[in-house]
Amino acid sequence: MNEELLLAAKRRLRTEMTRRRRTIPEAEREAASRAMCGTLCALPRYQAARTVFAYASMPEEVQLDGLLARALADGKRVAIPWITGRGTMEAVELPSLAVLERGAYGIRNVPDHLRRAVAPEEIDLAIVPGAAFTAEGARLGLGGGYYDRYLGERARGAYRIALAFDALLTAEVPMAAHDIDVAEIITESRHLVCRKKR
Ligand SMILES: Nc1nc2c(c(=O)[nH]1)N(C=O)[C@@H](CNc1ccc(C(=O)N[C@@H](CCC(=O)O)C(=O)O)cc1)CN2
Ligand SMILES: Nc1ncnc2c1ncn2[C@@H]1O[C@H](COP(=O)(O)OP(=O)(O)OP(=O)(O)O)[C@@H](O)[C@H]1O
Repeated sequence: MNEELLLAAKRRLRTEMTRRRRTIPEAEREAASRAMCGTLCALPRYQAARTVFAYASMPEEVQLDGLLARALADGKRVAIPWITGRGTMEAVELPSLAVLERGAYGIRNVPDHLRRAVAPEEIDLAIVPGAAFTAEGARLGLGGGYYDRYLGERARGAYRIALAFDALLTAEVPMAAHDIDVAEIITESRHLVCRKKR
């Protein structure tokens, strides 16, 4: 598939899947998010991780505030994205949930005066957001290329796990060479360990 067709196919799927995740009722979203975070925290991978890169959830996403609080309480260093430019981001240390303020694209962020970068090589575990996934670990993001660049070029040693609603699993996600997959997917009902296909 050429690049243009690939991007058009991604855009189509993204529109469909972001619509789908917006329609999940809030109570269901909260329950599903709690179940996913519970599964994640039981994993040795999580328990062994010293630095965890996650994200400050937007309303339609898997709700990670509970996970962020738990990881901080577990004594881990927790980092979230800080958008630095078009398609580029850094990981910044999250000192506590209380400091978060609305930033770019309405996503909550660590305010300037508290911002401390975390070196990408130090990230043990990355919790990756996404609009759609396949059981094999292919991922469709929001279209900014932020995670593909950061995980593919900077934090290459980070182990990648996605938390996703069952409804966002799909048979196929168009993937380009630079698209980054995930090693495991946790949904509210399943834990998938993905086989490397590419
Ligand atoms: N919670 C959270 N934080 C995150 C991400 C995420 O998926 N979830 N990101 C994951 O990458 C990065 C931000 N990604 C973004 C990707 C695209 C747009 C954006 O341009 N949104 C436009 C519509 C874009 C379009 O379709 O042209 C908009 O909302 O109006 C914003 C943020 C970093 N932080
Ligand atoms: N590693 C990369 N190097 C150069 N360009 C890239 C890279 N990753 C993505 N891009 C470009 O960024 C744009 C968005 O890519 P894509 O649609 O795959 O993003 P996404 O995976 O949905 O987003 P995100 O990673 O932010 O969640 C595309 O034009 C793509 O070619």
